[in-house]
Amino acid sequence: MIRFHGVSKYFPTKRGRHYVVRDVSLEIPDHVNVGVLGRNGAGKTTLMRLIAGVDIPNKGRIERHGRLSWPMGIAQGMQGAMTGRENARFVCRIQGIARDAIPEKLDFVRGFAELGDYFDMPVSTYSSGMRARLNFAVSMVVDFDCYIIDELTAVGDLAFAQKSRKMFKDRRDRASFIKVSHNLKELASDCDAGLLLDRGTLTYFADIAEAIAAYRTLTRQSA
Ligand SMILES: Nc1ncnc2c1ncn2[C@@H]1O[C@H](COP(=O)(O)OP(=O)(O)OP(=O)(O)O)[C@@H](O)[C@H]1O
Repeated sequence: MIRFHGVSKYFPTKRGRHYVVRDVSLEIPDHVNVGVLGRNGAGKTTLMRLIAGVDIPNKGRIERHGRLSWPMGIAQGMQGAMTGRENARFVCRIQGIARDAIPEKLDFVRGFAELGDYFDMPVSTYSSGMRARLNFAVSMVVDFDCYIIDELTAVGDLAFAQKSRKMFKDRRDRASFIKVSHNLKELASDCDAGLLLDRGTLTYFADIAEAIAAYRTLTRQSA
C-alpha cells in the first residue's frame, strides 16, 4: 500500500512555483496494477520518482509498505565508470541476494538486457536505450512487491517492451506495478486501476477504463 498524506511537489520557476502535485492525499492499494495518465509535462516522471522515494515532496509525506523498485525505464541510476556486470553485481549485493545465487542472476541480466559484449564494458559507453535495458533487467532480479515503470516503450524496441510486459504477466500473482505509458491500449489491457495527473491534482480511479475516459475528456478539452 502507498499512501499520500497532503503531498505537494513543485519546482521554482521565474513565474513562481510550478506544482506537479498540490496537497494530494490518496491511497494506492496493494496487488493492483496501476496505469498513470497525464498530458505531456504534467509531471508523471516526477510523480514516479516521488513514489519510488528517489525524490522527496516539498510538503507532506508518502507512506510505503512493501518493497518498491526504483523508477525503471528511464536511463538513470547506473554507475558510468563500472561495467554492466559490476553494476548488476553491486545491486545484487546491496539487495541481499545470496552470493552463490549471483552468477545466475548476472547471466539473466546479460541475456534479458540484450547487451552482448557490452555487459563487460563501462556503462558510460552505452546508448541511453542500453542503459535503460540494463536498469530494467537488474530490477527484475530483485523480488520487489511493486515495480515503478516509467514509459517502458522508451526503453528499447517493441520486442523488448513486449518481452518486459510478458515478464510482468508471469509475475502477476506476486508483484504489481505502477506504470506510465502514453499507449492507452496497453494501459487498458495491462492495468486494473488508474492515476490521472492534471495541473497539480492527482485522482485515483479503481477502474482503468474510467481513468482513460477521464483522460480522454481532458485531452479533448485542451485540443
Ligand atoms: N528539476 C526540475 N527543475 C525545474 N522544473 C522541472 C524539473 N524537473 C521537471 N520539471 C518540470 O516539471 C514538469 C513535469 O516534468 P515531468 O518530466 O515530471 O513531466 P512528464 O509528465 O513526465 O512529461 P512527459 O510526458 O513529457 O514525459 C515539467 O514542466 C518540467 O519542465
